[in-house]
Amino acid sequence: MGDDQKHPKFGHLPLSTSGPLECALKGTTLLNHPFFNKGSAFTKEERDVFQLSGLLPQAIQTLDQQVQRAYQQYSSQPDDLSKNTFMSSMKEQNEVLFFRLLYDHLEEMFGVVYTPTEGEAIQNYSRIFRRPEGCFLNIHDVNRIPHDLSVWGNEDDIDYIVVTDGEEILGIGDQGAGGILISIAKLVLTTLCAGIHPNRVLPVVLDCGTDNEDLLNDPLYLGLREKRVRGKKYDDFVDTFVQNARRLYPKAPEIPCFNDDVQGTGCVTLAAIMAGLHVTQQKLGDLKLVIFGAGTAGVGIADQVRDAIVTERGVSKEDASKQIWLIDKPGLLTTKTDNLSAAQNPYAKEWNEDKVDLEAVVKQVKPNVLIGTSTKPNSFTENVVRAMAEGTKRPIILPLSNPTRLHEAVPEDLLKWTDGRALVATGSPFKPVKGPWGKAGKEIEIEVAECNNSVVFPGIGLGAVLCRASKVTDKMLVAAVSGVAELSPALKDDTAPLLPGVGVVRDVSVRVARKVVQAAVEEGVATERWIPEKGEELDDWIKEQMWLPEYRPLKPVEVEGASRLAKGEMRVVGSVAGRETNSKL
Ligand SMILES: NC(=O)C1=CN([C@@H]2O[C@H](COP(=O)(O)OP(=O)(O)OC[C@H]3O[C@@H](n4cnc5c(N)ncnc54)[C@H](O)[C@@H]3O)[C@@H](O)[C@H]2O)C=CC1
Ligand SMILES: CC(=O)C(=O)O
Ligand SMILES: [Mg+2]
Repeated sequence: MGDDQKHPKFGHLPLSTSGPLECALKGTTLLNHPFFNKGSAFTKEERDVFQLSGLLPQAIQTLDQQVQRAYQQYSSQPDDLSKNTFMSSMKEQNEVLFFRLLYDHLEEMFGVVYTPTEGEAIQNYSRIFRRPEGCFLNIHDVNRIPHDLSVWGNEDDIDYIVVTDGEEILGIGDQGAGGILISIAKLVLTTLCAGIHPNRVLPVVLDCGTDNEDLLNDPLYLGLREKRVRGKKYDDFVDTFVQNARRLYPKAPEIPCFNDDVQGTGCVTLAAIMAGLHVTQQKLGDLKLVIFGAGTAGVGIADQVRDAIVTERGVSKEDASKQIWLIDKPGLLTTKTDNLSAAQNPYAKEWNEDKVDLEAVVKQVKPNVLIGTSTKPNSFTENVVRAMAEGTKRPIILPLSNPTRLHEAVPEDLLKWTDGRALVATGSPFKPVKGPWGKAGKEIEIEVAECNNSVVFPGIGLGAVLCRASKVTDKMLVAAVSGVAELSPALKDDTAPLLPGVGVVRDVSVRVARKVVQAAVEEGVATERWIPEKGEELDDWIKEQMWLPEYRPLKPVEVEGASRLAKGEMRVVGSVAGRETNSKL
């Protein structure tokens, strides 16, 4: 591990993911370190050298055998939250086993370690808490930020940070310090889907208090027990965090970051829309898009789609905005709506009536795409959906609000109300839906794509990290969209999902990363000098640097002179590249 390692094919590889790991730990300390621990898989030699005899049962097992046992234990948990807790403690014990278990049962476990179950874990954070994980920063202790960040590594040590202030988590609102779990979950997916090294990432929560009364009144609540601090003190806190993150990584001239709820969601949703329009044989010029819930995600999607229309049609942003209608609590956003935000303003329509609701908008506009980012469950009613299906042959309907219980509609209803004509993708995972929607009423199973920023953010992160991007540009994000869209199963089969599924997440991440790296090179923001030019070679270069959950041989080193990683003092090693900052996750 480390800089400038020689590689037989590429000569230079900034990140190495194989070969022996130096380790200065021994005995119980080693068994208790999740990064080095192999449990029953320590070899005979390692047991001798690292003073493990007497601390382990005699059998020496393979990672596969360990996965088998761990899966049995996982399966015996009574419910999803217990499974989620089981996985968290597995991660604290043995990281390789945790990721390998997850990797081998990806489809089954995705919803347990991410939305919807992670939402439940976040809401119960202070009750299910066992051990702290991640970096907790205190708004009243700004002067300590340099210290509190530096315990995670020196310059060159961190590739990727996910940070939240805990105020807007999924659709469950203010979760205070419990927000750390969404930073952790997004990083788990980044490692799982894109192979970013689990010891080169840093989950952070900026604790600014909470306005969640349930938490304030909970005697077990673990965060700052006070109302959220806002205004200048908040801005200074965020600023100090960013400045110190930057100071820790002096190689990065600017902070390469993206907002996952705005840009990540915009990218994946645009990719789903492009795939849907391919099925309906339409172009972006034909798009009439209604977005229900004009907050962070809704406007993020609108902007991404508008920019794509501008590029495809060669029209102005103003003209492109005419194809997008935003609805929020006051109804359709019009030029008469009070208190429009600067982000909503470009989409406000001239409209005669006041308070136009979703159904009325659908009837008048006849959209071909309807998106839900409202957190209002069941708001895509039978009337709304039937009205939409009257105006278009294959309505593209994306209820994206998470977790599952907040979805604007469920796939089964959407298919039922449209006689199987709807093209559906959802924010959280759903089981396939069976019905008489094949040719001549034949019963078929429709698989529903998960339209979640998790499809795209791992690959964006990987691309930005590997090419050492100095920033994440709009063109890099557009490139990421095309990377996802070209892998859509719906391009080949109009009954297949709009987006690639979790079974192929690593392929998707490689494709997205390739596109992101190429765009970064074109834009002159890639600072890594050793990037192969050709697509295939570039893919190999990317894959070679993706971490896989496999045990590496341990090489003993003396404590004296050992690196901090070898001494088990930190969880992060390597060299700097991309970082994600995000206040809403
Ligand atoms: N699938 C995905 O990848 C993503 C899904 N989301 C989901 O989208 C939802 C919204 O997230 P954010 O945009 O971050 O939250 P937000 O709070 O910024 O936006 C929600 C918007 O919906 C509006 N709204 C609430 N009730 C409404 C109603 N009855 N009628 C019309 N509008 C209403 C709110 O006024 C607000 O503007 C969440 O459930 C979140 O989980 C967010 C990001 C990514
Ligand atoms: C997926 C995500 O970021 C959200 O639901 O907020
Ligand atoms: Mg989010």
